[in-house]
Amino acid sequence: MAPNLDSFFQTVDSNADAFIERLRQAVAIPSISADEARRQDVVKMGMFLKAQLETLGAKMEARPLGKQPGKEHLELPPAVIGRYPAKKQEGKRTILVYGHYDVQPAEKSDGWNTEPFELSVDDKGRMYGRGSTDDKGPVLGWVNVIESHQKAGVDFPVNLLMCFEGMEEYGSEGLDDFIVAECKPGKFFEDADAVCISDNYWLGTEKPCLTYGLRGCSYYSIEISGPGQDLHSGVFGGTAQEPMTDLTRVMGSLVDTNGKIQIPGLYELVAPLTKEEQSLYSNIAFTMDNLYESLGSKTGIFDKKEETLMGRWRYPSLSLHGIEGAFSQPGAKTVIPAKVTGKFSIRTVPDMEPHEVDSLVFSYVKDQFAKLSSKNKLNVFLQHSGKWWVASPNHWNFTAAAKAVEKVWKIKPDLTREGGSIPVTLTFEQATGKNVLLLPMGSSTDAAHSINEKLDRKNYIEGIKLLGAYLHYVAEEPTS
Ligand SMILES: C[C@H](N)C(=O)N[C@@H](Cc1c[nH]cn1)C(=O)O
Ligand SMILES: [Zn+2]
Ligand SMILES: [Zn+2]
Repeated sequence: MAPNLDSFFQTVDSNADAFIERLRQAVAIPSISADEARRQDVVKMGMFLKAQLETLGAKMEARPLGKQPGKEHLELPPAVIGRYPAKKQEGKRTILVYGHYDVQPAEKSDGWNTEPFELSVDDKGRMYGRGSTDDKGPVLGWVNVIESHQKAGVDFPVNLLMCFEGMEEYGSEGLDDFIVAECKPGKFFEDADAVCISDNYWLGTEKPCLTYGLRGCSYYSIEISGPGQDLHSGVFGGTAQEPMTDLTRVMGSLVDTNGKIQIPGLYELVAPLTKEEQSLYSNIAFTMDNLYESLGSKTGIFDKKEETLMGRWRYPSLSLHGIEGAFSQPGAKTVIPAKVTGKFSIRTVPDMEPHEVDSLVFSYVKDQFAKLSSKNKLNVFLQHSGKWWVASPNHWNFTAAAKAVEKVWKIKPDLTREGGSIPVTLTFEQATGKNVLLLPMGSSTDAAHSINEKLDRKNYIEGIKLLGAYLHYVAEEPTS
């Protein structure tokens, strides 16, 4: 029998302003995991989340994850874990939900139209702020689901286990071992029947998605150093070999304008495209205009949607992210940087094994540098890596989510893969042995990781209904 969701939905609508206020408070905490100086803010955000859930009666714990690898002076932010209702309801399914309370860096001077850590809502209901869609909106979605059930006087349909981390945007350091340990018999997550993660985006702006795959991410640094300190380019230009010159040449040799990775052997690690898989892409509701809208330009690599989707989901990509130590302020400083660190990452796909990717990357970078016959010094290393994940959507977890999408959005969802990475997804699947579903809240135009990140009010409020409805359908779905 279809669950009666009317009073839950009405309560979500009547509390919408309070839920936006909760998001405003969360966005105001600059919980940037990549920035050591913001570590206290990351912890503050974790404590904010814990307190909100405790107020609603959830049993919460902040579990320490130890020191940050390679930065032993820094404590990792805690895993904020919990259970709702506090006492297990026997005979009901248990769903483990995951999200992250850290965010990407953001500065107004990057080009934001508004202050990144002040939620700013425009007349079209677009709620701008760092973390609004990635991932504070979806994480607070679960909090709002609990509160709406209480206010509506509706029984909570499942046992909810929660795992929220503060290092996802920095490769989920420390979390894998924790998850594995907590999924063992007698531990916190032992009785999970399925897992749900809301931390990705629709492909367009109209049609919701259920997601069954992610690319992995291997993130590298190339450090090139020479002079003992930064130099005057008028005095020393033409007399010293310059690290920046070497670095840009090495970085420029990694990938071409059409995204083709230049590292020999890399594409040989990629699983071949089957006829069956190839036939899936044309049915996905996605147009080149969707891409251009999200890009804010028409500078796509491919002209066809199928190739574009494959380029995002099933082939690897290599992106150059930045150069530490280089002059990047406005103006015209005549400096020769003494040491520069170039950063790039490779999004990996089935069947690429991260350690094989690492060795191809290291030997290619060393070869390219050797070709320069430079007297400067090179160091190339991996910062962090997370593996790709592809699962089966033929499971009651996905069927329940599809029903919830139809109930809330009045349309059947597309089954999609995601170009981004959530490193612990595979860990959850392996450690629980259960099905993992990605249930996105935000849309393709949300600009996660970019300037002017936003979440539409409609996606937030209907997304809260979606997460709640999913739990009700999960409670009723027969085992598949
Ligand atoms: C998809 C998810 N919301 C996300 O943004 N994940 C990050 C995680 C990451 C950071 N470094 C490596 N992985 C991403 O895909 O960049
Ligand atoms: Zn995220
Ligand atoms: Zn992110």
